[in-house]
Amino acid sequence: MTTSIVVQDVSKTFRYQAHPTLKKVLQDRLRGEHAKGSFKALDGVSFEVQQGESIGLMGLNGSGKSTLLKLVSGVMRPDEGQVLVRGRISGLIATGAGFHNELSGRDNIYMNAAMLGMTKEETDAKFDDIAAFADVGRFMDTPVGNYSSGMFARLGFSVAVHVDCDIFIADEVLAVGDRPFKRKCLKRMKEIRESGITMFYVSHSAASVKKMCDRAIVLDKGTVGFDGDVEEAIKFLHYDGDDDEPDAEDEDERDEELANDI
Ligand SMILES: Nc1ncnc2c1ncn2[C@@H]1O[C@H](COP(=O)(O)OP(=O)(O)OP(=O)(O)O)[C@@H](O)[C@H]1O
Repeated sequence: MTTSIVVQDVSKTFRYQAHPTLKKVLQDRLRGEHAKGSFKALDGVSFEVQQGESIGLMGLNGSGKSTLLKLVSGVMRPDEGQVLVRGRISGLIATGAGFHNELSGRDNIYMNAAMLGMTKEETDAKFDDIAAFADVGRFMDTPVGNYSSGMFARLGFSVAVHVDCDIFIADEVLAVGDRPFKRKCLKRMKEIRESGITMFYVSHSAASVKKMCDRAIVLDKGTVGFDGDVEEAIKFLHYDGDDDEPDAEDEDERDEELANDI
């Protein structure tokens, strides 16, 4: 079996400036002080992924999932440790990342595709499929600055799923987009998974991770809290009392319905 991703003792620290109240800001300014601190978003994270595995990346808000995906995709570098990746990466890290508001949907497709390593000829050949999947209709030649957040997501996801890649990363796919689009995304991701591409799927939805993934990594305050069987990972997460949230349960039921549709 070929190893696809190696994450070795990786840590990432961010600096932040904390000014809790306007009064405190003014006091600090008068004293010539700036409240600065640092925050370890990832702390000694290690795991390996084999080619073709489909990993659900789970964890509470702020546990470090997006940061980890940024390191894996090369958008960011770790402060400590190393990330080794084999092959071409595609995916959607953040909705609308790398989009230029003043350019049309069409121009952004070409630019986004180029950023993901596609040549102009490849994009020409796939343009109609990309446009059909995004389904933004007559807005294709409108500047994307005038798009709704859902339309933004459709365009970005559509380019990402049409890139020939070895690793596919999907963050927040189900967070935006209407129900038919979510269904289409899940269906396409299932095809990607079945074609032997390594997949990293970030989701708060237990149902869709169960459907999509054969292994789950749960991040817990920047460390690997659990790595293994999806059902066990979901149980691990419920220790934190997620199932007390009626809204989360409703959402999970809706996602379960969606996941069962595909
Ligand atoms: N560029 C940055 N500068 C400062 N802090 C950051 C930066 N990026 C992330 N963080 C902090 O790192 C922590 C982890 O953030 P991250 O976005 O990785 O979490 P997450 O698990 O993806 O959360 P969510 O489920 O809410 O999307 C958070 O506390 C966040 O505020």
